[in-house]
Amino acid sequence: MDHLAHVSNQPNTQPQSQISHLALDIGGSLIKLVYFCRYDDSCRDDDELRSQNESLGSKSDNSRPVLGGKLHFAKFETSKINDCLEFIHSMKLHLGGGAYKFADLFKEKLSVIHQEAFTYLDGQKEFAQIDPNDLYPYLLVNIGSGVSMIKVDGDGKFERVSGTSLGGGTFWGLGRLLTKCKNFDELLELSHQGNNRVIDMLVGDIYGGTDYAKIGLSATTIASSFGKAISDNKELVDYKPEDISRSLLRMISNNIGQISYLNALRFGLKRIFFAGFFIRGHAYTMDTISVAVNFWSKGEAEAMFLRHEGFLGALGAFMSYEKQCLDGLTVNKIPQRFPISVSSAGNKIYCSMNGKSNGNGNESIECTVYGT
Ligand SMILES: Nc1ncnc2c1ncn2[C@@H]1O[C@H](COP(=O)(O)OP(=O)(O)OP(=O)(O)O)[C@@H](O)[C@H]1O
Ligand SMILES: CC(C)(CO)[C@@H](O)C(=O)NCCC(=O)O
Repeated sequence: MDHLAHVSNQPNTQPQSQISHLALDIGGSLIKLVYFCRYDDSCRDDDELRSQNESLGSKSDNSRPVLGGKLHFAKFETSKINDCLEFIHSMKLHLGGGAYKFADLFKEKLSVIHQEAFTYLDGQKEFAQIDPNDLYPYLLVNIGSGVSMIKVDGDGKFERVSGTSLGGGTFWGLGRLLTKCKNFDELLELSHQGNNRVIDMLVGDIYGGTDYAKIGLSATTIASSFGKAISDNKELVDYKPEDISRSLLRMISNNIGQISYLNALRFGLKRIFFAGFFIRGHAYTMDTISVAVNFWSKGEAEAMFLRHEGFLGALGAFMSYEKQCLDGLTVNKIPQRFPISVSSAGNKIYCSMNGKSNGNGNESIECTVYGT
């Protein structure tokens, strides 16, 4: 998460696109893009939307304008920044209008996204219903190329308290060199089939296959990541790429889980949110981090993951547009013809889990906004 930028769409004389809001987060590995794309016919009164709102208990009013559209999430490798610029150009994201009109809405109303945070234990994803009054303080661990740990005490009240250079870039960089994988997802996929015990030195390897009960370590605990590679008379080619990938993923995830826990302990924080594109919703990564946090904290602290893990920086930039007009906008639910739903309760946006994703980390969320 490095360079955050808002691209505010100025009114212009060229043909207007329906893209009204765009934010970029240019990181060490990836560029993340969040943009809101209005439907062509979005500025209208829509009976279908209204009746659905009524069925949800929202007030309807025939005079209110409707802004319907999609919130899109896209990413590009930072080394391919030209592809990103080409995309922005081809989609006419740099044109368009309406940014000011709805700026406030995005800033104020997108602050709570329903079904965003979840725990992951024993292969089970469980969405958390977090009471906004009981959200702070927490530790946010952003696992990008490197790792930043941020203590968040309130809305806009935060401090970077720690970090480590052993992050997603380390996993991808070392993995690329050691396995010859050509892309990150391939490396992650490989780890599924791997066995880290081939390369990692376990407590049992040191203590004749038994637990080291005296100091509370089981035989299967990793004593030394990659430790077996020193004692074997083996070369790199003698190891399977999948085992290397598995050990590497375990090493990085464990280390981050442990440092995160130590920082949570340092400030008495019970909740740790993990974000950043390293996670990629990957079961083994989340499991390793959760187990590490649970193990070190003896069950006291909880690891939580975020559905839009890699887009936090871009979303933050998206929501920090300058305060403009239209203070009284409220957000309403989306028609059922759309695959994803966003509904209102109070004045926050709530999104369901059924995001339209291309499996590539890119996704879109449909939403509809009523002016008041
Ligand atoms: N398609 C991909 N290409 C490259 N890396 C990927 C990909 N998907 C996931 N990753 C992982 O995500 C990491 C980058 O995550 P993210 O985009 O959150 O951080 P960043 O903003 O680039 O980094 P930083 O904040 O440290 O500058 C990579 O180092 C890699 O581990
Ligand atoms: C340098 C940043 C903040 C860039 O987002 C990130 O990659 C990071 O937190 N790296 C770890 C630096 C450290 O604390 O050792």
